[in-house]
Amino acid sequence: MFFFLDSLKVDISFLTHIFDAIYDGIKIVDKDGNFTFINRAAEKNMNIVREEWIGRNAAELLQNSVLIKALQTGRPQIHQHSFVCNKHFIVHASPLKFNGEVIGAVSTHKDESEIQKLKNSFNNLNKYVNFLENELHRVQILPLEMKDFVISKDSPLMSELSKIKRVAPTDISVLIRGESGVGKELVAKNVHQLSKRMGKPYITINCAAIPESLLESELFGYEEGAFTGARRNGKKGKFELANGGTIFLDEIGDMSYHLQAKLLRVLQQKELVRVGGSEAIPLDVRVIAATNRDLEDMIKNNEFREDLYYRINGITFTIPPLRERKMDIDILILHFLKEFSYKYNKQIGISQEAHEFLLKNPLLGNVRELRNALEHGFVLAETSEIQITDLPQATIKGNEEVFNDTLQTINREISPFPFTISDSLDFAENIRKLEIALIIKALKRSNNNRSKAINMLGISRQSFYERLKKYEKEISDYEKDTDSIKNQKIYSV
Ligand SMILES: Nc1ncnc2c1ncn2[C@@H]1O[C@H](COP(=O)(O)OP(=O)(O)OP(=O)(O)O)[C@@H](O)[C@H]1O
Repeated sequence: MFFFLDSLKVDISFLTHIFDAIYDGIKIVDKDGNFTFINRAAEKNMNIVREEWIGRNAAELLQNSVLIKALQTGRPQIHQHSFVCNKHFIVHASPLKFNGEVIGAVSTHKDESEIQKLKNSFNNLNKYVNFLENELHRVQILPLEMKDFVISKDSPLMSELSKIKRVAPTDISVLIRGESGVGKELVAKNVHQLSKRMGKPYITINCAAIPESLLESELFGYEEGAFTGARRNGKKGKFELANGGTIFLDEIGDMSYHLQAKLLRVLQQKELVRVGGSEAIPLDVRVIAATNRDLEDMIKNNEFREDLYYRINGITFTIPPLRERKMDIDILILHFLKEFSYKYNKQIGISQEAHEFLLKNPLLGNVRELRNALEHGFVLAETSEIQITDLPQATIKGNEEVFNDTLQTINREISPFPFTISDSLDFAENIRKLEIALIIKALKRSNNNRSKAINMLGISRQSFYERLKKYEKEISDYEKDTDSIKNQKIYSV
């Protein structure tokens, strides 16, 4: 077989044995290009009978044979692509030289799908590394009080949330109820993080975002060939990925009745069978579900299974919408401004107008909308404060009346000393009025912080204090008149 090795007195059957044990395909041709050896892996992955190929010429059997190229050029052929028996391979071939003479060539090849698999797992690993790097960065830069904490000073919500500490360490199922964006997922994450499953997987799936036909395989996984387009070797579902940890089933009220039955079976039996499979996979997963639907009503209308309802509803957390806990808006604004100051590495506050508008706005998207609006404003702000006009159109749209009202009220409040060009063309008098109006406005915007006011005005400390002294009476009259304004909070971090 290894005709050219005979002279080297190598134990050929031993070598054959070794080459057959190698996972990559190996082929050897003699100097004329006739096959002298094909290992078992090559026979298997090319789907040929090797005895039928031995002695035949590679150029006849293979189109653009990489082995022949190595023979003809006398040079190694690396990372070549070849298509044999309907399969793609990556081939490396090298000429075999003895005493300076090419006496044959050897090639190794890999099924390209193997490489694709490696690439996929490498990509997945990379994604995981990126995720860990981001998390690490986040954890390093954020002060302790900002990490996934549910911020609230609303008493009913606080007493609801105080249950988390008691509920988390148990394995009881949790149902979180509330409108979109109120913080249901945040609560779920807190339950997981305070449980003994912390450090184990925490997997989320939004049952409303995935088409019904895909949800089952997303949840429970599938085996190879389960349906057209199924991946080779199948795929793990979210439940398998969550094994040992927690699964968060968001929008569970949107799951079809048919799938609810399957979910119930999995939860009760604590095992699952992948779609298209037969093997039962044992499960140890804590379930946290969330919905903004009226499940009791759905049960009455036969849209939600009562048995599943009781299975997922071990403990319920109900989170009220933001419009019913207005006092949380202030503390959330502070919290998010602080978060963004870390994220964007700048310090920005919020103007009274923008603050008032957010307080009056119904914020139907709840905390998510408030956060998005503030981030939008934070990024766009050109001054040291988010102005009402920096808020996103989506938040203003539908609330134009509140928007205009706020502007008018604030303008009235902010300008009890309005600067209007008087009929008189007295230059000095008009400049005096303008200076007073600007100083008042800066003091107000900076919440009476003089250093900030000086920065806003862009004048020297000395000229600020000179003017403060000069207009002392007008400014103190203004301050007396606007007690209510002085008491209003303007946040900055
Ligand atoms: N009390 C809170 N304190 C701090 N951040 C909060 C609070 N509530 C919500 N958030 C933030 O608001 C955003 C929306 O919250 P979350 O995704 O938890 O809402 P949800 O109720 O699960 O929404 P949906 O039903 O649409 O999935 C997130 O960025 C979250 O961190």
